[in-house]
Amino acid sequence: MKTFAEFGLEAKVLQAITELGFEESTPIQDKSIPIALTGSDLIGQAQTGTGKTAAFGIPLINKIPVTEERIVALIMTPTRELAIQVAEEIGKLTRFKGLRSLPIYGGQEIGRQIRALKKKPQIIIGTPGRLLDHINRKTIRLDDVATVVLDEADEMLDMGFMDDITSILSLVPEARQTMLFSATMPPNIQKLAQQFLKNPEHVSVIPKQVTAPLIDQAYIEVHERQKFDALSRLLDMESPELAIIFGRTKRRVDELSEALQKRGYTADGLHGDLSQNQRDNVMRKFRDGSIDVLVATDVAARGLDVSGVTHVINFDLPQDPESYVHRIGRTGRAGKEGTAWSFVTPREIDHLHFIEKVTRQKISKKPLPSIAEAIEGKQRVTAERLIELVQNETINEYKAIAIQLLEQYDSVNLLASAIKLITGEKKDVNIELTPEDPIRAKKRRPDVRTNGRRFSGGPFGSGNRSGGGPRGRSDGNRGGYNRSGSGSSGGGYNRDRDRDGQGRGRGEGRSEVRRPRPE
Ligand SMILES: Nc1ncnc2c1ncn2[C@@H]1O[C@H](COP(=O)(O)OP(=O)(O)OP(=O)(O)O)[C@@H](O)[C@H]1O
Ligand SMILES: [Mg+2]
Repeated sequence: MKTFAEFGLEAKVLQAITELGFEESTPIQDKSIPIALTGSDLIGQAQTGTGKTAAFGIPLINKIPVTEERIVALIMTPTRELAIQVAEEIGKLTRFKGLRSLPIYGGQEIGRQIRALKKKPQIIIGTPGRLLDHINRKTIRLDDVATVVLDEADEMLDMGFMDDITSILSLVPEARQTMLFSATMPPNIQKLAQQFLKNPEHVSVIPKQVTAPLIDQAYIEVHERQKFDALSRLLDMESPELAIIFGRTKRRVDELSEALQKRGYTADGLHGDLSQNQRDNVMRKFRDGSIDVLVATDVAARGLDVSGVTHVINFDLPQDPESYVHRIGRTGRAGKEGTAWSFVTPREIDHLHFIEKVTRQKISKKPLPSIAEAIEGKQRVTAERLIELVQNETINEYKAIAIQLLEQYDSVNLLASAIKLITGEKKDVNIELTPEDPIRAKKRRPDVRTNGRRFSGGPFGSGNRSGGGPRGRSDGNRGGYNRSGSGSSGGGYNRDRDRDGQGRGRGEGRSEVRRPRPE
């Protein structure tokens, strides 16, 4: 790995990188930054949590003159939370250089954004719908944009943002640098690349598996009706620092977060039907640790970087392998380890195998945690908390009563009772969740691989600079499995993403966006 000083960056950009605590560049940064600095178009693929944001952010910031007063860089993200997060990271990277960057996303009062735009930001980070809204109001002009980044490019395409992106990019001068980034690059990304990029360089640092290497992956076979008890046992047994639990639908997320709260966990839910205020609050609470379980739809699957997330649990399996890769990638980031669990109902086993096949990753089967394991887990946490207190806190004011109690009672009994008290009995509330239909792995067509060899290598096809691994026939097939849901009771499969467009026949996030069928 290189040090950042070797890229020949401006001193103020280097200073910001140092301030962020980055000592060496990650592999994707290593390969992308020099290419991006030349101004060439770029397609960058690297595992989740490996620093793609800085890989495009650093060169983008480096090339903008501080005296610039026009919007010269545009970064698009599929969700609002991601726009906010990327804007924060860009903000940190421009701290010393003093550029102005601004997130533009739906759900936030437009007047406030218009006022912020008057401060002449050079860098806009936005979701497509709200960007178009500003373009139509003429509060954003793209005539001077010289750099465009599509973060989570494949997701933007899958969400049906192609039309929006086409409209937006038609307003950006041709002589621009365009970069696409994602951990997954399904073959259909070519469509996007052909249309919007000029002789792009492909940078891929996906080794054998597309899933991030430090994530321990396991699944538990469980019936739909057992899922909630399995979840509480798992949470007790594992005692995550922070956990994200993915549910299939908005209803599921609502029911699940409420159920967890009733059982005494500090949990809250995130999905596209909440107001942006509510969404911001939930994210803030999760980031500052005032809740330790975030229950979410796929709206939280892409890009979110919250330090301390030790566990991801797929309460419901995701519909497609990409989603699996991104969901579990919310843990095991920036060199840290993480654990991903998936609940699989008996009828979904085939679908799990499909995910394994496409991700080229074996997911090991583990038994349902027993009640004893759950209790043991909770007691372990209590003991750890006690030890921490003994070692680090002032407890003098409790000592008198401790001495008094010890004179009267046996020390082991006394401590055991204290542990029981702190551990707390699980609130035995009866929980009934509305069942979801299983995800069906439909028969796959033999091979629908596109002929774009540059992207071959399966749905996660690497550009193959350093990619590799076996290329099974079915690996090339994204088209044959069920992606538009099985019409389950209550909404079916719900691609919960942000489609913020206004006045274009779209509800503000209410719509149950269904993934277009690839056929
Ligand atoms: N060179 C570096 N050294 C140390 N930490 C880094 C470095 N580059 C990035 N990071 C940190 O790693 C974390 C993950 O980075 P980032 O969110 O950019 O990953 P990503 O590749 O975009 O992941 P995803 O595919 O999930 O979007 C962030 O917290 C970021 O600050
Ligand atoms: Mg990212």
